[in-house]
Amino acid sequence: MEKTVFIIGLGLIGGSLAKSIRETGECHIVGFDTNQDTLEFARMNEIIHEIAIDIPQAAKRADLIILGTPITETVRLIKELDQLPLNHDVIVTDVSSVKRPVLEAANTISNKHIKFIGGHPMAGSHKKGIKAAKGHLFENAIYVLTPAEQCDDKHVGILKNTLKETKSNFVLLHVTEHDEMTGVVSHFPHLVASALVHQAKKWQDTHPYIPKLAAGGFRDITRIASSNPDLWQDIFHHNREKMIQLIDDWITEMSQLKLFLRQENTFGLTSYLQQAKDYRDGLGVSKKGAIPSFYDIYVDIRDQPGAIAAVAGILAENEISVSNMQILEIREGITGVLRLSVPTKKEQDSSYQILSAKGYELMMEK
Ligand SMILES: NC(=O)c1ccc[n+]([C@@H]2O[C@H](COP(=O)([O-])OP(=O)(O)OC[C@H]3O[C@@H](n4cnc5c(N)ncnc54)[C@H](O)[C@@H]3O)[C@@H](O)[C@H]2O)c1
Ligand SMILES: O=C(O)C(=O)C[C@]1(C(=O)O)C=C[C@@H](O)C=C1
Repeated sequence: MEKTVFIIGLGLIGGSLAKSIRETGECHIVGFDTNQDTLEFARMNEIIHEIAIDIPQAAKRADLIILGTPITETVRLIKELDQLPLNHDVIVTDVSSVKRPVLEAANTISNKHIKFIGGHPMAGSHKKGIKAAKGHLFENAIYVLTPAEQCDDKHVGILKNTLKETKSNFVLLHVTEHDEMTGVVSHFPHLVASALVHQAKKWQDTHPYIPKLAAGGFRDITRIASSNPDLWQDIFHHNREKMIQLIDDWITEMSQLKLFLRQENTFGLTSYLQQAKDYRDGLGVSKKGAIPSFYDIYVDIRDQPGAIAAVAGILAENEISVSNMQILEIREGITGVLRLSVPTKKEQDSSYQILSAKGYELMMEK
């Protein structure tokens, strides 16, 4: 029987979930967002079947409610849903990047019809809003689930089944464990990226040429500084104790590096860099977790008119859609590297084969 899924907050994540759930063909999707343009876009583009009249009316009909909202709003909405006179069981889940405040609210739910399972798909983008939503965004990504006290395995099974088209790898985690780990590999790196951008901006006062020298490395490490400031302020706020602890750790790390340089300890510094390289190289980049968000392929090209268009043309002829394209360290007359990001492993493999057959020199992380 067709299930009714009610999604509140149809931005990048809520919209992407709506797209992938719709692909199952087993659900009727009702949407609600405080932004009217988002709702119209979702309906016009067949991302949802129906716009909710209001939250209470749609919640009463739903089998599953997904909160795709910022964390502070998610906590407020859990309390609002708790007050509704529901007459059948409904699974409620969220997508928040920090789980403690959400599960604290969920564990106080008194409405016996609500079964809350915290959710966090570990993939995303620096973009926001429904126009950036993609049905395949969570393919092969880790999708963390943190069930509240009122849930059992049966509810978790139903949720996983409804989200099966995401093609994610579901893992159950304890809330504290989740917030500590995402603090380290997701939230803190966003703080560092913003700090690096601030540092460059300050140096630009005395060195106006700085933006022109900001090549592949700086752009790679600071991409996430282009994320939505309101959303990330909310994430940092809800995981602030961990952030403060990680800033202290970072100061210690930087002091160690400063010491290596001051003491001209080349052995110490090389060994530090080697250990970082070994760990980074071993992160299993073919698995889509936080790293990378897409499947990358690096193509050597000459800096000459039409070089990029030629590569893009070959892939387009073979119906391979390129999600992103970036030129790394290209300079006049010198071989440059074009980084192409494709959405799936299959497209990464095909791109590699097709371009090698055309004589391109390529590199791809397996
Ligand atoms: N951006 C990422 O990479 C990422 C990845 C995983 C999880 N998350 C989490 O997903 C959630 C949403 O992030 P996003 O990137 O989709 O943001 P977004 O800005 O793209 O989307 C949020 C949507 O919620 C709507 N909204 C806000 N308050 C609302 C309310 N009270 N009622 C109804 N709609 C409301 C907004 O209008 C917007 O459409 C956050 O909790 C975030 O922590 C983000
Ligand atoms: O790829 C990005 O731009 C992201 O920031 C995605 C990212 C991350 O990897 O840190 C950001 C927040 C999430 O909660 C999950 C994923």
